[in-house]
Amino acid sequence: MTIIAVDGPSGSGKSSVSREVSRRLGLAYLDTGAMYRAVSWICLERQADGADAVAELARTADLRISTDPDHEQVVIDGHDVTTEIRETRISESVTIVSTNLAAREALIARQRALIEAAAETGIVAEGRDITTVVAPDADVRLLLTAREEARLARRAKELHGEADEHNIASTRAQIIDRDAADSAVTQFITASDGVHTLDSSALSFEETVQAVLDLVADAG
Ligand SMILES: Nc1ncnc2c1ncn2[C@@H]1O[C@H](COP(=O)(O)OP(=O)(O)OP(=O)(O)O)[C@@H](O)[C@H]1O
Ligand SMILES: Nc1ccn([C@H]2C[C@H](O)[C@@H](COP(=O)(O)O)O2)c(=O)n1
Repeated sequence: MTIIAVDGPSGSGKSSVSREVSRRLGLAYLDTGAMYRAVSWICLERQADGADAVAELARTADLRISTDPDHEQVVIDGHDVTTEIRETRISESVTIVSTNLAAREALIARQRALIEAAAETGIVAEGRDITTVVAPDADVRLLLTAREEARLARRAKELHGEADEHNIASTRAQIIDRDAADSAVTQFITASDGVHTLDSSALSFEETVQAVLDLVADAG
């Protein structure tokens, strides 16, 4: 089976590039960040109080995520949260899950099971710890990076339509502060041994997708 593991900081292009690569190669696609976001959603919904309550929900919630790159869907305990998990309130609260080690353990086990379930088609899985913890034996392991100003400008443009000074400033918490919190529990700023680094700062989206496809072809 083909497993392509992609990590990187927020706004580096992991999700959009990985989704497109999986489409072009006919592979499944797993957005592990969406799983952290869904658990964050249910924690807010249930007003989970404290680290144990958060970990318990990560272990027990009925979490379903589509691995079809053309059908984005995340359902938790019967609620379709596909759109809601992208809201700012979730981006700003998701570190209650991502920095909780017991919650991480539960989600990592679920992610490994999803990757295993896609054995026949192969899969592109992306997040913060896929190359190092979730699938360290993946066929291709990639750290997708981009300079801070490029990542801020991309996310500001995506959220507000324009990357002016004001929009970039209001996006900062979602990108820089969240990465700082997540860096305490996962290593996604520098590549581990055997992991390729691709800096997309000066590349267009299409050029980045092509660079990943070239890397996969070289590995095959
Ligand atoms: N090489 C690129 N050049 C320009 N824009 C890009 C490039 N790669 C991705 N983008 C755009 O940047 C934005 C952020 O990309 P994406 O959501 O894929 O990042 P991410 O790393 O998954 O972020 P997060 O971890 O916060 O979810 C999107 O609007 C995407 O279309
Ligand atoms: N494998 C992963 C995936 C995601 N996270 C964290 C990082 C973010 O704070 C949050 C949401 O991720 P995003 O949708 O922005 O990629 O989940 C992680 O710790 N490990």
